[in-house]
Amino acid sequence: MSILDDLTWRGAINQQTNAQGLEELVNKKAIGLYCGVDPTGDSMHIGHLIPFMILKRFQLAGHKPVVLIGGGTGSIGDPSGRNSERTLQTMDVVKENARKLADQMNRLFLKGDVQASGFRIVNNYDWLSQISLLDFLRDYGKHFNINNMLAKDVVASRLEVGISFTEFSYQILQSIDFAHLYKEYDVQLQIGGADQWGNITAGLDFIRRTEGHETEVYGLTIPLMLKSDGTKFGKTAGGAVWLDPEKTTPFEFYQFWLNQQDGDVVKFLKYFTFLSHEEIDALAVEIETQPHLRVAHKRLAEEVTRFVHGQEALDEAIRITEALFTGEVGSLTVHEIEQGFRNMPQASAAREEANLAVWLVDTGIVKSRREAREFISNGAITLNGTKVTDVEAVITPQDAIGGKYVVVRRGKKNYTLVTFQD
Ligand SMILES: N[C@@H](Cc1ccc(O)cc1)C(=O)O
Repeated sequence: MSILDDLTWRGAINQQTNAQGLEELVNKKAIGLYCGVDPTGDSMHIGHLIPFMILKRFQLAGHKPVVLIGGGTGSIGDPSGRNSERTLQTMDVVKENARKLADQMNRLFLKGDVQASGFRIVNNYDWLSQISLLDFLRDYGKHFNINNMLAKDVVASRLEVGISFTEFSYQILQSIDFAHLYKEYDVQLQIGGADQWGNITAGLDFIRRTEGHETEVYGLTIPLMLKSDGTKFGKTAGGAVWLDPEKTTPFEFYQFWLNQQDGDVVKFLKYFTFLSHEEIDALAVEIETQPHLRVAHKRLAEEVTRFVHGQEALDEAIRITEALFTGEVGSLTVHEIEQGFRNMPQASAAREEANLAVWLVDTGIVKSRREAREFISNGAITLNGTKVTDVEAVITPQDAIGGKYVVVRRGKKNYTLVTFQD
């Protein structure tokens, strides 16, 4: 099956220029293709992952992906998909973000057996910053027709509210990139999210005008990701789901996928995993026949977490998930505790030995000593997974995990993470 048939099966194609031509091209040779991301933030989130997973699929199929970090375009700001003007970021912020995104991209693309397969990472600041104003107007501006530029959905929809010349010019910059990569690295295909159609087709027109009308270049966009319940994909109560483990821990990342609705899981398996059609079809049957086992959800969470964060982080996420389920948190490491409990109620305690009943009051977990003794004698208090029933029990910092953390559970589900202060 060709890579394009695979993408069709995954529901990953929105719009395409000359589908047949591209099909023939990819079957004939290994092509260069690219996708760009602007460093508007200091991390990618899972929405960004969608086009880059597709770039990765091309890489796995033997093609040569170029990842473009938009250090130049990011300093201007793409009006696509936005209904108001952006505030410019300082060049320092753009540069720092670009560095962080490049690190993340390297981790995603330089994996395992595909290391040597021609993956390249470029920053358009390198060439866009070299173009002088006069060159820009003479060598590039001359090829762009204002009527065509105004007709792009993105621009047309902004004319009422207004759009600056800066953002209006964005499509020229992205077109220069495509032409540059075509000439330098033989890049013949650009892919992007659905909102990139206007920028991508602007680039195709520009290349054909400057390199000849027969030039074989293509564009492909990916549908906007929608959830079956109509809510926005990729958002949680806590905000976006980031790829940076400092912003969204691998445990939270794993949980995000694990908690998807049954109706979305197959679609996400198709988009976000490299499992075969047979494996995904088999998982779809699992959802139909024994949904309570959540086999497909677990597999989805495992595959995506391993891809983004690696096997070790995945193992930790699974251990934390199991510990929270069984209540046996005593064997978790400090790092696992920090990930698993960072969004749970927190308390701190002085680094000294104390009577447990008093300590429970001081940490705010119970209201009074009488209540503390009642909970303890009823067996409703566990410390790091171990039930305590002695009302005279004493707690010391040595009881803490890593000398630091005590996970207190009151009743079935009320967790508090108590930290011994240094
Ligand atoms: N405009 C794209 C990013 C991009 C930048 C430069 C390019 O050449 C290609 C893509 C976006 O906002 O998603």
